[in-house]
Amino acid sequence: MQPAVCRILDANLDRAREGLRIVEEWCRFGLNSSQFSDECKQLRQELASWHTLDLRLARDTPGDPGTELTHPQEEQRSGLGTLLQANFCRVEEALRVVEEYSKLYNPKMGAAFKQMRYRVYILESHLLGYQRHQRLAQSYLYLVTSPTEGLFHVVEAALQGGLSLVQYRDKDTADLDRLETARQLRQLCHQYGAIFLVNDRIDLALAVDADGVHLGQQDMPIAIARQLLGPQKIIGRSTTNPEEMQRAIQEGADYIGVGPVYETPTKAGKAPVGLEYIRHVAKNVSIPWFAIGGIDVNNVNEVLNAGAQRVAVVRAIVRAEQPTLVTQYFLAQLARVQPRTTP
Ligand SMILES: Cc1ncc(COP(=O)(O)OP(=O)(O)O)c(N)n1
Ligand SMILES: Cc1ncsc1CCOP(=O)(O)O
Ligand SMILES: [Mg+2]
Repeated sequence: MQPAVCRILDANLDRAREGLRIVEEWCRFGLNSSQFSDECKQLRQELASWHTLDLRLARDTPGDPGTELTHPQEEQRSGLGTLLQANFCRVEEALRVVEEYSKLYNPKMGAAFKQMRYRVYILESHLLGYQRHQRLAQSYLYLVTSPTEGLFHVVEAALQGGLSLVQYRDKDTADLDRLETARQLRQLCHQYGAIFLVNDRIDLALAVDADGVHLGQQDMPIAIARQLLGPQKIIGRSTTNPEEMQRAIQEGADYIGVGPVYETPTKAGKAPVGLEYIRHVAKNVSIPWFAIGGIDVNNVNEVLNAGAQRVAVVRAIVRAEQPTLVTQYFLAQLARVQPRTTP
């Protein structure tokens, strides 16, 4: 085999192993997941079994012009999601390189690396989906946006206050503008490690690779949304009564919206469901659910006293003079009613 091919295989086997190790550390220490970390470890071990002495001996680090080259994006990562994605990308690229070059002298190695590459794709998809659902389970305050001047400023201020869940809701703007706004909001939310969902529009959610969608009773059925989005994305459903609540859960919603609790100009003409329905949901629902509609800093405790542990708001944050402070206030009130986890 040509020495250059050995060097290519050696370098890319190392690259794939390093990337997997970075992912594995997060699975182990960040997610405490033995299932994900075992899969990383098995992949690393399989890589090692192909990294034979003849390949290692071909290494010529001083003669490698690539050791000095780094991209500015490698120097800084905007968040954990970006870091993980960059490393998955690195592993997948490296496996593809090994797959191609190894075909020159060992077809079995090419086939084995193709298998490994698919295993890494599956791991990536499951891991990112798992992280997303974990983040949802840890989110107690939900900002639903409305078109406003300085939208990005408001959303960023709320993210700085600790917000971890955002829905982009805009009924009237032209699609081209919505697409651009959704792209930028997704980027902003992910920079802060927050989940980004799109109201109503599965196509828009797919176009910007959002974390999922929120669908009302008149929107697309959950089964179709699930087919289009896959199992790893989040699908939320609005409910106004126990029947809708039960159906949404049966259909596989990841969370439900519960409201409007109070009358609200944001959804003018929609009858409020009141606190009775909140009490019913509190007794009967175990998936995440968010009370929504007319909730602000003055009445949030009434909603929490009725049994809500999570709330979604539009005006209370979008119209706030100090969105960071309002977000912090909501989160502090919500923290009071979270079940204590024993250390
Ligand atoms: C969290 C949450 N709950 C309920 C809704 C309302 O959705 P929908 O009934 O489809 O009404 P529109 O928002 O589309 O006007 C929501 N958006 N978010
Ligand atoms: C989208 C939506 N769905 C039920 S109530 C509501 C609007 C809530 O807006 P606000 O928090 O401004 O009352
Ligand atoms: Mg809707």
